[in-house]
Amino acid sequence: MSTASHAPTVRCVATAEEMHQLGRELARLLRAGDLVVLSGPLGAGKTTLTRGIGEGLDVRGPVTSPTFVLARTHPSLSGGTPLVHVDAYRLSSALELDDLDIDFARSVVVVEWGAGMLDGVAESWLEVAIERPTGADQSGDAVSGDEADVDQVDEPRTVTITGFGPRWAQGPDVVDPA
Ligand SMILES: Nc1ncnc2c1ncn2[C@@H]1O[C@H](COP(=O)(O)OP(=O)(O)OP(=O)(O)O)[C@@H](O)[C@H]1O
Ligand SMILES: [Mg+2]
Repeated sequence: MSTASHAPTVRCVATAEEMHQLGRELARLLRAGDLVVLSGPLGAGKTTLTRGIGEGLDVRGPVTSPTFVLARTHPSLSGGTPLVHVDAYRLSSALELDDLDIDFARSVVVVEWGAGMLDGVAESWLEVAIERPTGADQSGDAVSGDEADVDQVDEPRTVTITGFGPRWAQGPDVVDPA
């Protein structure tokens, strides 16, 4: 299997709304057969991004965390491609992902927590890694008591999008909206 990666696209996303918008942009690159793998810690913004993808694909919502469902199919509202939203948090192997009987060829499949679980499942995929920068907190004294009260949940995320396999040979270029 070819797992060649191409130059990643890196984005800084400061708000949940921008994450949502990035999902909408990403959707414009996606078509049936595409697989998107989201990685990032709890609360990173994976579902927020997926919600944007769902909106961009014009599928029936709401796109919510599928934690208790493993995989949820959102049909298109306009005769287009359905979105299959998978939460692989409780899956431990590609074999279990295979067990979900997902129609990969006819859907756009977005997998939260799917990193490292795709061997043999797909030839190409887009990996979206969401990180919450933590460096600022380490400066200790530089953060005053007041600043420390700022809600860390809203801190910017770094989003790195990398294409793997022949489908993304040109790279995952996400164009800024005009
Ligand atoms: N820049 C940002 N990007 C994404 N979400 C953000 C951002 N800033 C704040 N949030 C908020 O973070 C919270 C967690 O988002 P979300 O549920 O999308 O994360 P998640 O990665 O899917 O979490 P889980 O690991 O539980 O599946 C939401 O309330 C969201 O609004
Ligand atoms: Mg989630």
